[in-house]
Amino acid sequence: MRLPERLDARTTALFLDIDGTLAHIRPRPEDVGPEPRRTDLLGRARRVLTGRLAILSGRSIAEIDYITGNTVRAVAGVHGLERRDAEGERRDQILTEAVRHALEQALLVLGALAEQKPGVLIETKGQSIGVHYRLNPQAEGMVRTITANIAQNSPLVLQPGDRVVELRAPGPDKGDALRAFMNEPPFEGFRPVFVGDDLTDEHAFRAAAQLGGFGILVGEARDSAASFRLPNVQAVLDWLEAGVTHHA
Ligand SMILES: O=P(O)(O)OC[C@H]1O[C@H](O[C@H]2O[C@H](CO)[C@@H](O)[C@H](O)[C@H]2O)[C@H](O)[C@@H](O)[C@@H]1O
Repeated sequence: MRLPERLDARTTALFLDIDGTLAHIRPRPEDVGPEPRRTDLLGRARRVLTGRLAILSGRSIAEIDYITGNTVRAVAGVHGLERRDAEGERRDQILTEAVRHALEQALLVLGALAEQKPGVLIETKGQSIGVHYRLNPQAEGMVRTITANIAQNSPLVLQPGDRVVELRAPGPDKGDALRAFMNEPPFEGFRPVFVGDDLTDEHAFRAAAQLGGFGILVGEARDSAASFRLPNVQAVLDWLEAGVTHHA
């Protein structure tokens, strides 16, 4: 099946991932910032879809707002652990004392690892800690062993990603976040379409399909719950331009 060239804006609720979907992958997380074309496209898509646009990202909501130039009100951050609904109300997962303590302890161990392994970067996101090894691929084995060990001995959950392993609080994933939005105005009753690239995006591909919509995988073909595929970020931006915002 070919990806529809144009989405029917009258029936669609659109959900978008950021890194690897709306933003090119960069060496470090902080290398990604606002870009005029993306900001403009998101603003136009939000208007065409009369507010039925949400971001589902592994980044924190603060980072999402920065990268998207504050164009989207409905956002889920940290893979679903943070959420702001279309009214602007925060609906974050509440951290238990045990999880908070485990995150603090994990940060000590992972900080020491980063000092020992140049190029290993620690990203703290409140409910999750990312251990990035893109700049030091040889450290992957050690990063995986240490994070798996922490997860085995704590309430934290492993979340592997693109050259990163995260230790996150247990709780909602991107699929749960998509379902939560779909139970609220202005998304309720519309057809969810989710565009994403990473392993964590599979939860949302499945949720979109279960709710009568579909997913679009960005990148190389792989075993995925998405029904369609776009090759890269450029193709996503072009598709948004031609297929979503053409009325704006
Ligand atoms: O769900 P997403 O919006 O796709 O976010 C997933 C993770 O993206 C970021 O890390 C990835 O992108 C970085 C910048 O291109 C890259 O340096 C890193 O190697 C990638 O893993 C972000 O830093 C994470 O917090 C997100 O979970």
